[in-house]
Amino acid sequence: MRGAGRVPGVRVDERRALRHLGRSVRARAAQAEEARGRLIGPVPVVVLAGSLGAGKTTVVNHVLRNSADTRIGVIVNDFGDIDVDGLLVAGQADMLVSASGGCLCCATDDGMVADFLRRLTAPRAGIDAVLVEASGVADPVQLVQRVVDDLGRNARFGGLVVLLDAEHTSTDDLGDADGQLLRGLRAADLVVVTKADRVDEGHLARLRAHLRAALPGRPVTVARSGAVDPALLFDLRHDPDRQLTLGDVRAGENAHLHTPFRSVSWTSETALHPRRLARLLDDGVPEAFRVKGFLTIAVDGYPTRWTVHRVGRHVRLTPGVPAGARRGTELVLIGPELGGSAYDELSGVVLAPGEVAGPDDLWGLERLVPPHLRPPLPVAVDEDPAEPGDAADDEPNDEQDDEQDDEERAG
Ligand SMILES: Nc1nc2c(ncn2[C@@H]2O[C@H](COP(=O)(O)OP(=O)(O)OP(=O)(O)O)[C@@H](O)[C@H]2O)c(=O)[nH]1
Repeated sequence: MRGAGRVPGVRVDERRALRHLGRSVRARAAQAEEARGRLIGPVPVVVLAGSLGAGKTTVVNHVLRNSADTRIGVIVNDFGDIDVDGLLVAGQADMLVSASGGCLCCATDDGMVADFLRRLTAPRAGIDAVLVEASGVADPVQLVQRVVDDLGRNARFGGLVVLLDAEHTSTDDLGDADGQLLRGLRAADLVVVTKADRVDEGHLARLRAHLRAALPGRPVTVARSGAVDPALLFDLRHDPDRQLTLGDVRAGENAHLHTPFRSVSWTSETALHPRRLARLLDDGVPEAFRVKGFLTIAVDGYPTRWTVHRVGRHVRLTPGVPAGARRGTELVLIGPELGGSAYDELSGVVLAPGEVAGPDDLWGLERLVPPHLRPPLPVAVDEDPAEPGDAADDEPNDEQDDEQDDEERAG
């Protein structure tokens, strides 16, 4: 059946030439792949961990934007049911896989991590490095164990980077030699002290001195607005004395950082009332250390879609949402003692049937937007002029002023 694959109209000598061409293209591709393997070796997989809101997504986005010639694959693990972090890095990564609704470090051996790594590090994907962004409640030691166990033949462990939130970490926190915080930091190949712009030089110097004493010789870098040099992540030096061994990793199997954390995911198709929303973001649900997601408000002449981040007391509201965010509002709240009452608080923010919010209702919300991103307020149509003195209710108190100052400093 020699003639079965004949292409009509193509002469025998031409067919031979085509076959030869096909063989040589395949051979050259195999050679290139082999050379690439020799030159680059297995793809480094860097794990990025840190407490809730420490700035992991901010660092990942910075690295993605500043690694022009490096193709980076990202595994994002968001603890809530809504994949907020995945959306925030989507479009920047060369390849993104995300797992939400649980923590990768406690994933039973269902092959999910192995599958993610296999896809990202397959030679045909052409990925140079993989970043694994842990959820904010992950135990870094356990996550590293999971990654190391599941690397596969195309990948190698590229180091553990642990972020330390300068703003929400005191020297006392670092003083507890047996505490979870130091245990995570001890496992780190690189410690990044984040949010340096939010603390004074004295606090930063004290934190660094404590880190030096607790982790002698450990590389520590300071980042403002997530500005970590990508070369630090992909070219980490591994001192054999400090490299995490499987023994270190297994020592922590029973302790888990995030057991006491809970997350609440909430969605609403109905727009939110801006004044009640501002109150909720300011001090509602105080047990939610971390709040993030995408919001919809409805005031004529004002942007409707917003992205929100709250870490501790700091709220940052920015206009717009990433492509792919669903309509309406989706929020994730994370905190140690979150209970069902959070849903009641959240439901109270939704516009009631027939209720309309106007420009005056934006007052409290506007404060939460960094000044350079504030859209102009729509002009109020004053149908029913208020009595003199009514405006006093809207005056910000001193604490609100302080928070506004903080936001302005954060830029
Ligand atoms: N001022 C300042 N803000 C920062 C810095 N890094 C992060 N942020 C802000 O802190 C908030 C949380 O940052 P993320 O990068 O989402 O933190 P995360 O660690 O990924 O958060 P989780 O995934 O919830 O644990 C956002 O509002 C960031 O803009 C920083 O260096 N300086």
